[in-house]
Amino acid sequence: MPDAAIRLTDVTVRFDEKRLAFDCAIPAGAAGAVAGPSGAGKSTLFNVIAGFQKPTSGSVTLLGEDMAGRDPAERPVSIIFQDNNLFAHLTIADNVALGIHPGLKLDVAQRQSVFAALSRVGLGGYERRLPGSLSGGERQRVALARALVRRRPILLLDEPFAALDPAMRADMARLLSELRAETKSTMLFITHQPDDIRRLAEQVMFLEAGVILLDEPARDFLSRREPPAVAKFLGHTTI
Ligand SMILES: Nc1ncnc2c1ncn2[C@@H]1O[C@H](COP(=O)(O)OP(=O)(O)OP(=O)(O)O)[C@@H](O)[C@H]1O
Repeated sequence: MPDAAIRLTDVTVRFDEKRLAFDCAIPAGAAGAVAGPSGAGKSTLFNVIAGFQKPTSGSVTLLGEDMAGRDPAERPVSIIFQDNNLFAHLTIADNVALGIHPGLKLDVAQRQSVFAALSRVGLGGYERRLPGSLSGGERQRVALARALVRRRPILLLDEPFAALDPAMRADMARLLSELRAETKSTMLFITHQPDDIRRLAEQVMFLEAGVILLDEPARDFLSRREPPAVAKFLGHTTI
């Protein structure tokens, strides 16, 4: 059996009195949703995978390699944060180029890949604009273009749909689904909306109080009536 793209084994993270514990295996090429109430540990899970949060114990294996001691830049991961981390004073093209070189020293082929990535996310012609002149959905797509030029096999998206209206959410889900098929990447995204899971996820990890309560196929998850936190998430109860 091929190894999982993402494997967390006996991972714990301790914050003062709080203890989070993660065990999971995400198959290569999968699209997984990460859901759960506020404070459940979703962002911490991403930070552990990406290398921004060092586990207190346990191991993180990505594409079969142990990530102990590896900085975020050395991991096969791109992460798109909720606020998309664009630099207001840099053009859209330069914001994307940062994904290739932090000093913006790009050769011709790399410049072309920036233009191609912007075109792929529907932002051809936006290269010289500044982030402040774009809508929330457009800024998200710039962040996606920056992830594309990095060509990392694992893509983590922290609430990629949060700032989008319903039509834009559907468009973004379609784009992510196409990009996953094209790049064969493994994708995890955090969401608070069952509709995003219906559109994009094959697998769902549901977190509660610092642990992965459920890890199962999206179809099984979406038909659940319990436990209560999941029923609430799916809109089956009002508690
Ligand atoms: N650096 C930190 N120091 C102390 N506690 C932290 C730190 N980072 C996270 N926590 C705590 O760990 C728990 C999980 O936080 P996390 O941000 O991972 O949750 P989340 O599920 O992403 O929440 P939300 O949906 O609100 O973004 C929370 O109780 C949070 O207060």
